[in-house]
Amino acid sequence: ATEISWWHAMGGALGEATVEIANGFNASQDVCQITPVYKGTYEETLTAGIAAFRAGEQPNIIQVFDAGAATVIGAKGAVVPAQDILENAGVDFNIEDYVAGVRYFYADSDGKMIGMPFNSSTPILYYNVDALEKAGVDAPKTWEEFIEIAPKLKEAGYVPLAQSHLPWIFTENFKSRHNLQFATNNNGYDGAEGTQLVFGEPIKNHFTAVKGWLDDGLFGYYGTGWGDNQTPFNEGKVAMWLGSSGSFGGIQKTVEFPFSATYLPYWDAVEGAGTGTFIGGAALFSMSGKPEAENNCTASFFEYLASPEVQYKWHKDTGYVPITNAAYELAEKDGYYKEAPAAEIGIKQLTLPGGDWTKGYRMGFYVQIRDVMNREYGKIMSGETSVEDAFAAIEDEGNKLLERFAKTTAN
Ligand SMILES: O=P(O)(O)OC[C@H](O)CO
Repeated sequence: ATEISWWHAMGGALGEATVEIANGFNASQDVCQITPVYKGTYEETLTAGIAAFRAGEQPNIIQVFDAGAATVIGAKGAVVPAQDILENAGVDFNIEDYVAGVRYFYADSDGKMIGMPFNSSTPILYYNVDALEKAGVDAPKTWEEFIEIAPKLKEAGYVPLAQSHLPWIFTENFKSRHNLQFATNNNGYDGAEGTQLVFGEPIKNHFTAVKGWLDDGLFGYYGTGWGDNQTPFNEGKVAMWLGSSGSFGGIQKTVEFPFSATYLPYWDAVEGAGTGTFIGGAALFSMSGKPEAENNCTASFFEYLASPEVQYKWHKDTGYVPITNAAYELAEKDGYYKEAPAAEIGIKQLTLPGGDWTKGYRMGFYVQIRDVMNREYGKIMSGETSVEDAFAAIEDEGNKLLERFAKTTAN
């Protein structure tokens, strides 16, 4: 059989579900054999992929997260568009088969699909049902409601809230949930040249509020690593946790209390707020420089993983949203959301009414911009810097990174 390799960043319960997909594909035919290789976090996998590409040792397929997508799409000659891979192999492809939020996130400016959507998520609010009952409160829809209930959760013995990743949830998705511009040039989609970050009062006010909650014991901040802030929720210390819909499966396997989920809160005071969130998670990119037989196997694998049955199982195992309309319909028909209504929150949030600024963002070197944010947000939390100075530093360093990226892609 023709052998292909797949570098991914799915650890723990997600890793097991990933290996199951690869095994399922290998068992479904005898022309191709795929080998999944776990390369660490999203950041580590991307770094390993870039280094391998430079050394001419790239895998056939690499999983790249939302934050790294622009860098990979903009790196000349590094990837072959998923749409070309599929069409060259004679696989039927219709972008309309993919759910609306997923369709264009990994596409180029002409609407061609470059990355194959795989694990699509969005940040949602998980809550410990026992904790909320003990405090006699409901999960908040808005941050104004959170301010009302948080002291009661604290009194009941819990840290009311934690979140998984400040750049992802309180920056990127803060922007989409409030339909606020995140970058010039149409959030970066109109080209790297001249793209600059846009921050305004609402996000600064939000960070001022969050720091106040932290100081009052109403918010927990346990670090910048992807899992750092989930552990205290899983352990029952934190009552509510903002995290990936793709964490659903892992939470289900781990926690000993009943849990549920609802939408990411927004500030009612911000005009036009309550819009849908960005698609998160990652896509699969087919790396260039591979023989046709291998590219055809990559196409077969993409076709396999997008099939309704495989998507539905993956959605059930993990909590990542179904990427095709057919898979979503299959989950509905099967009665899955009657059995587990919280499992539908992610996809429902993605399909909430949108606005000018809810499509996504496209910024090169954005992984490094997240590092700057994490550093500065950490300093806000520890009291080392003010909200105003932190955002000034993020704008200054972030915009320099964007300018550098624009130079690398200019002809
Ligand atoms: O944890 P995931 O896979 O849902 O990804 C979250 C973010 O979108 C990654 O940047």
